[in-house]
Amino acid sequence: MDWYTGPSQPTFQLPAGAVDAHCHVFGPGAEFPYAPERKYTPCDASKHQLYALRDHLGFARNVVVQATCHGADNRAMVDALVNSGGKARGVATVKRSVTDEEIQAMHDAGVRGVRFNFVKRLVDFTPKDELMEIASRIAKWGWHVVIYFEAVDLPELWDFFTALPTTVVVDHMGRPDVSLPVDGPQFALFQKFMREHPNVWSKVSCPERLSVTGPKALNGEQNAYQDVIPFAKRIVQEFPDRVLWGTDWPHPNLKDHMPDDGLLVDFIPHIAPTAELQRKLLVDNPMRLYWPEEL
Ligand SMILES: O=C(O)c1cc(C(=O)O)oc(=O)c1
Repeated sequence: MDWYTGPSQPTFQLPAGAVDAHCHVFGPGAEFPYAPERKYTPCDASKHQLYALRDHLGFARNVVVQATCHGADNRAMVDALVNSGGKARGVATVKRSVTDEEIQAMHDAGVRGVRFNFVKRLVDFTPKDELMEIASRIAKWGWHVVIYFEAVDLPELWDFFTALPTTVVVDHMGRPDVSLPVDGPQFALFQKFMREHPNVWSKVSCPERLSVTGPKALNGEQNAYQDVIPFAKRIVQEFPDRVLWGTDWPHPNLKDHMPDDGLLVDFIPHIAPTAELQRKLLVDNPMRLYWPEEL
């Protein structure tokens, strides 16, 4: 599906300096070809379109996360960073063969992390010793590791995740099944993961992906994705200094509906109800992780 054109103006006013800490660029394919090993072919979504959305929604900065459709070819993401006027940082995907010179060049462009993806429909398996070697190497640049996985796979991945030597940022709350109770064992394990490991952060993003019963962020709906709220709110309230939020634009792989990104922004106060929580989620935390030299 193509992303939603003409997003509404959010009702919720973002705090000054807010960071969209999870978004992507796709190609354009003619300039930055998609990876041969990709599992999906997206519509093009350029840096210009991303930065226009940033301005429309009222964000000040972006964190551009390498999308799996570009594999370990980070050129489109790096191109977005270097053309952002310092307003974007990035997360790359690398292979074991990456050289120190390549890491340094990405660092100079604004990359501050690598992404390890365990969602089977998105990527082929990479051996854990290879990922651990990459994590140890990038730690020298002060980078962190972003992990994307499904909640059912957390038990099996636990030992690997808890051995990572860097800050670890979980994409989309580790994809809980929100039709299960928020107090049930599946989400309890995720909370235990964060509670016992102070280096673990979470993005409380992607209600449009996690929601089962909606309602959808479309047609002016101000109370979208009710079923996701208890999960995200719990993480924001228990770990206010280790949460991030992002639009996930242009929303790879959505099959049901494309959300109105303005209404997605209006979801934020439902999970971060106070001005202090909002400032931490949207400004303080992402600045500490991605622009610490400005603090
Ligand atoms: O759930 C997904 O399909 C998805 C895919 C990607 C990607 O392809 O990189 O990134 C995301 O954040 C989410």
